[in-house]
Amino acid sequence: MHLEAVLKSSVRHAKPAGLTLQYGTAGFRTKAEHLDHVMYRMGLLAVLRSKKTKSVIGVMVTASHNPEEDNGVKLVDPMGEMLVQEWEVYATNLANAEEHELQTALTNIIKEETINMQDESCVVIGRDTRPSSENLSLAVIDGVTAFESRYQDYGLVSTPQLHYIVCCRNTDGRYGEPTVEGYYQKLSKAFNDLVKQSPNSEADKKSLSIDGANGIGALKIREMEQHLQPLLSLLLFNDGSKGKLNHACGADYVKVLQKAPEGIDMKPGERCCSFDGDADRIVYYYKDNEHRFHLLDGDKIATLISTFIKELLVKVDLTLNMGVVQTAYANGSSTRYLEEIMKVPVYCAKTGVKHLHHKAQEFDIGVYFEANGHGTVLFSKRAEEQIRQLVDTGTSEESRKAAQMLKNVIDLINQTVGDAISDMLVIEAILSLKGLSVEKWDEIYTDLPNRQLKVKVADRRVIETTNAERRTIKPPGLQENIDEIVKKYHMSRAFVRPSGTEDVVRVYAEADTQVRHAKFANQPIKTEERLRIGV
Ligand SMILES: CC(=O)N[C@H]1[C@@H](OP(=O)(O)O)O[C@H](CO)[C@@H](O)[C@@H]1O
Ligand SMILES: [Mg+2]
Repeated sequence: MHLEAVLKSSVRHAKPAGLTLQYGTAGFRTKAEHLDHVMYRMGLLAVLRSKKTKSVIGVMVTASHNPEEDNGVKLVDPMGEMLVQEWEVYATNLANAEEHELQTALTNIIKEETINMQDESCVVIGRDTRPSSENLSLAVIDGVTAFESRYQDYGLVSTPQLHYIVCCRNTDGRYGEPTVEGYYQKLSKAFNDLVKQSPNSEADKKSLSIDGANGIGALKIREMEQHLQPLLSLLLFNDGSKGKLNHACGADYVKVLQKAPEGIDMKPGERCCSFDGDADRIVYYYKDNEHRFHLLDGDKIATLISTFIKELLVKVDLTLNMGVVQTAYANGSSTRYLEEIMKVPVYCAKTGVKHLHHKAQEFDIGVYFEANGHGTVLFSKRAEEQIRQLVDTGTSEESRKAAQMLKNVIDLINQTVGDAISDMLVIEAILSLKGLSVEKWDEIYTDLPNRQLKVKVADRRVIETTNAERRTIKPPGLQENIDEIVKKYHMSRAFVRPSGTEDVVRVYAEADTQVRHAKFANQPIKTEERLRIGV
């Protein structure tokens, strides 16, 4: 075992005594200056995970949509999924072990998981554009090399690109070439093949405006742009040349505040979209002729994609089961539309991509999106095989064509994780194939007015939830209060839950009209304030 070397270099990444952090929904996330020791130790953990799974493991340094001063780290499992939940506890223990406890913390994992330290290992590392990310990724590499493991530093990549690379590396290239260039090649080929089948490819020449959140997504769009011409023309704003990462821009800002980001030039009726800071989320929007802002969030995206896939499935005559997975934050109108009009089964999972991903794996075709724009489509092996076969053996020209489109969608979508670039291309292709303007897409259903707020409380852990976080079971009386308020408004819904990534409680409310809703949205907060006084 190489523990002496590990402990020796740990001195260079010493843990501030007493600091505790938790591996949450999106890995570790806090102010960048507190993360050096966490990075080093996640390098160590990634090596152990790699030995255990006999696969390449990914480490991504990013804090996504959070402020530039923050940073974070998450591990990527062999098929490009999030780190398996059982290992999150190891990550937390390892990050919180004081220097003198590090050896025991490591030995415990090695023993518990019966890891053979002689086994090979390999870790791939990526980082976003935050000023702190480069040094923090070097700390990860220090951890990896302390265990004498192989590694490859992919440098500046979007989170989904790193997930893609991990999956490619562990499937002998069957998922694609394990490089950023391979990613561009795979996606642009699928996109171009798909859009070429569009009867409308010449019709809508309007370009798409992208808010790159001054982050990695902007950089990657610049690199990819040439692969997409002439079929898609892009106008990039907030490209990082002057603005600050995620400041008054990006998908989270647009979704939460329901307004356009700063720094983008919007013309009435033109499609615009925003990425988040690590390019794994996307939301669309436009302004109408009266200059009113309209948001098309993850729910509208899930509806567009699942409707498109369902129509193709009818044409190929395949009986594959399809389900849509949402969270409690999904707008009630989207759920109703999918269930009642589209007749697609809808499931509600707990907040956090891993929960949605997991549920979506139960279907032949599982579409999952968080309302904030993180999502993708998963195709089971069976579904993929049947679709690929029908490209040649379909009984009619129409069914072969539909199978070809489905096959292109499979190649275009990043099945490992939500991906702003890949989702954007899927959406652009569907709009083009259907000859749908952004206004027409928006008209599919009308969102119930809604509001999301966060409240700081002394200890958010006093709130416990059930039923995919839609109801609280603790503290006593809270749910009854919420029910009492909700009952007074038509088509209303509200819930509170402790955030998994920030030290706040989130409050969500929706109701049928803006007026009623405005009155209504503040009431759960009052309830929450009472709770704060009580704790
Ligand atoms: C309401 C909301 O948008 N919550 C976000 C946020 O989780 P919280 O547990 O709500 O803090 O960050 C997660 C990680 O990025 C993301 O998956 C999730 O959707
Ligand atoms: Mg993100």
